[in-house]
Amino acid sequence: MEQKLFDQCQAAHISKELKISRNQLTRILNELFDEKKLIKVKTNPITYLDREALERKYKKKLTTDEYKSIDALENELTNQEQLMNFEKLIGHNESMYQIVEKIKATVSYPPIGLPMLFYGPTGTGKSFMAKLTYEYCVDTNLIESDKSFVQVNCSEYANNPELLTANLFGYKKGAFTGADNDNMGLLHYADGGVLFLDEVHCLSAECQEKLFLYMDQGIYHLVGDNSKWCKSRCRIIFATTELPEKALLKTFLRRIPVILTVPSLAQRGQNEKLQLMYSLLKKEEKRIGKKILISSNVYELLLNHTFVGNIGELTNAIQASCVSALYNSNSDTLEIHAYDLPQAIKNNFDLSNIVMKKHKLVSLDKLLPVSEQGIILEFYKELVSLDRNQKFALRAQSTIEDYFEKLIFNNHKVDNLAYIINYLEKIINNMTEHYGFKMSHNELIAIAKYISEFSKNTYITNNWINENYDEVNNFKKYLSSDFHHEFEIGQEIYQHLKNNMNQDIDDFVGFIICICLIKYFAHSGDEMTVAMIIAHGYSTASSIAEAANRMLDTYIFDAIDMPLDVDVKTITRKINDYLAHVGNISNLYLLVDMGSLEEIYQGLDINNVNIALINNVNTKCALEIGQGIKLKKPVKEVINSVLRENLYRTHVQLKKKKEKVILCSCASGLGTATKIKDILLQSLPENVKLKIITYDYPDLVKKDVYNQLANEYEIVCCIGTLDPNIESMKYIGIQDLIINEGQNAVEVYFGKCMSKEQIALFEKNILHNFTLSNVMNNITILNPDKLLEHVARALDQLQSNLHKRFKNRTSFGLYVHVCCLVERLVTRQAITNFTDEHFKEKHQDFIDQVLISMQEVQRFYNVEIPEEEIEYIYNYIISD
Ligand SMILES: Nc1ncnc2c1ncn2[C@@H]1O[C@H](COP(=O)(O)OP(=O)(O)OP(=O)(O)O)[C@@H](O)[C@H]1O
Repeated sequence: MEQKLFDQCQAAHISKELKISRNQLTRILNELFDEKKLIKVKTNPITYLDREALERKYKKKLTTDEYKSIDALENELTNQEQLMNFEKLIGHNESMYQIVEKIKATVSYPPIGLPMLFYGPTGTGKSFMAKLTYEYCVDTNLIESDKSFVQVNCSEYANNPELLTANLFGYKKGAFTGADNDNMGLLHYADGGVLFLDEVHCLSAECQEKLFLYMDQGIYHLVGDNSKWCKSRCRIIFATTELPEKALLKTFLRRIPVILTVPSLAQRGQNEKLQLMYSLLKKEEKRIGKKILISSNVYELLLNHTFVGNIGELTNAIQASCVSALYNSNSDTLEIHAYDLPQAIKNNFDLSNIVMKKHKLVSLDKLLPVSEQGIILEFYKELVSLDRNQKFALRAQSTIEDYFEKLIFNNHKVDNLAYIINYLEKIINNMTEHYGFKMSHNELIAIAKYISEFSKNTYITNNWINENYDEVNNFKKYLSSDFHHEFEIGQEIYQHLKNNMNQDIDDFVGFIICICLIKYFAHSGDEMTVAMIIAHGYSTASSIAEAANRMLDTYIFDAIDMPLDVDVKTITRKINDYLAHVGNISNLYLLVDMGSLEEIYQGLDINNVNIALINNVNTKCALEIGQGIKLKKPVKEVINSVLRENLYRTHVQLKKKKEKVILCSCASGLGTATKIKDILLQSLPENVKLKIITYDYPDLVKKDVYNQLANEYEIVCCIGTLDPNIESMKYIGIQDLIINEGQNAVEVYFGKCMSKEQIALFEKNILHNFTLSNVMNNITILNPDKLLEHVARALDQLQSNLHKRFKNRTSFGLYVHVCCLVERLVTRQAITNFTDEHFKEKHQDFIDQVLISMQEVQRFYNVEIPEEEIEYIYNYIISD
């Protein structure tokens, strides 16, 4: 749609054309609108369009009478999905994901968000993100839709800082030469909305100081009138290309709790660059109104050029190329050739080489990544609609092969392919060992390629999966019942990938791996045998199943691990759930560790199945049964052989190997414990087989819970922010790691499970990773420097109120604890139980002193510290 046409549909133009007054025209337009003959587009001024003409032209019924913008209307007419606020930011679900999450948290901070600063090189999208932040606030009702987004580029005032101050705060008539009228200033206009100060490093020190008061209290004076306070409250966003610590006053920077570093274009990876190229070219196509064809050489040159000016420069390069191509174009299409590119890009390449190279012209739809979406959806549709009969496996495999072939022949560079192959290879090799199958290297590469291509399309495929939920779910049920071993392995690989690869993948990854595996497993028609090991304990059943499967060199046993105190009914229910999910079976072997066999048998929800129940399972017995199943012996024969074998045994004892674990537990909540776990994981040397598990502090202090854990695992030590004081448990406080006092404990506790070299490396990593600022950076979304500063002041005051000096280690522990506490309060996750019910009566004076010391923290972060939390602080201090 052309802008010019729209201008003709606005009141000024129509009244001129029809030669009637504006008032009269407005009345007529409103009447036509009320009669639903016209629709309104809320452009400035408003555009009126003929509903029927539009509906006829686009063969589509309009869903509403008013549209926010021409784009919104056009999106509806052309069936395009309308993107909301941050969805417009390319990379919002990839490289920019964390940033977007932090922005959302920061602007939602009550009552009016926190000031934040975007720091990053030129052209990386800082201004764009500021605008999207405003849109997000409007869309989520954080601000009203009639409030403004006010943008100021401070560099424009670099030579006249006084003028910036005057424009920002407003001025009284006569305040300086040229102030001919009163001016309310931009802070006034931004009231209730968003103020965006770009290139804030150009703000004079004086102006920064003036802003302090406004940021703290929302009040300011107009220039030239110090007698009256003006009020305004807005969300403030700053942006700068300069290192904030160098470019801004320290006192100013301290008032900005959230600083977000925006990555350069080069740091975002090829996928996102492609998405940007595609979206920018699409925009030009729409603007020019001609279909764009792009030479493969241009595509390659753009993809390989390093844009120092980032997305801004890429945008300019694409626009300049389109202008140059338009100059040479005399048809309905616009062909962009290498010679249309800006000189700076051409200079970097040997153009003669490129001109000589064979090139083809491709339409934008052939460009990655969007063009892939169609193929991948077709592929998914084909898979789920295959007939589910005996030929299914063959057909599904050939569908997958076809698709893989397309991918292999597609020569687009994929930057993370090597990484994915490497990773996949590791997982698959591991599985091979466990389940006894070998996957060809080619197939592995194809799966890796599929996963890496896939990451560009998750948005579309996930949507499609949601829309076709029932169909996809039926497909999943079918795979899990008819190919349940392959399905389980596929799920295991999928979960590994999902948890460990920094990219979003969907359920089809698991399904496709399952189908690829079908050929590695024998299928004997309808004669399906299921063998399950069911045992009490966290991993008893799975360890026996794993050992037996490995020794038998194939997948025979499934496992159900049961908590120790579970009753027979629950076991039976679990087995029934599992069987319902597996589907048609002929033989069922249940190997259990204890419990009444009859009771389990009677509770089973199956018909016409040979069932064998074997009590007192152990690895040897599982092996014997597995051997029989592998040789397809009849059920009776298998059982007899076990019984026979067992006559010779007088004592069978299962050796249970406990897994070594580090326990992570924080008084400040499970979330913190998980974050500390992450830092620990980064610190552990590669080959150390130590699991890290997190546990809620209040649970852990319960004796039974600890005993149960100790029964299951060999607990090397517990690392946390508050000692649970369990006699037989070794404990290292995180504060000791930070102040480097825990090293001795590391040597003593970890000596048994690490070599000397590994301990040395672990200690080195700890020294590096457990700095106060790294720990804080990892565990809080708030600006850690600012938070620490507030907390340090509060703790100083607390010490002087209590007439006490905390030891260094207590101070550090408290820093971490109180910072976590503030974050928990901000995110509404405060502790709600006292450990000592009488704490309040006994320690009212302490409670008062803490509240007095924390006054500033409470005010600044707008939180209230509950007394239950004060008890935790008390516990810290008494152990000082
Ligand atoms: N992630 C993105 N997705 C889509 N378009 C983007 C993205 N990031 C930036 N852009 C576009 O790139 C151009 C440059 O972005 P913008 O002006 O916001 O960068 P900037 O960091 O503010 O630059 P400067 O520091 O030079 O002011 C804009 O046209 C913007 O719309």
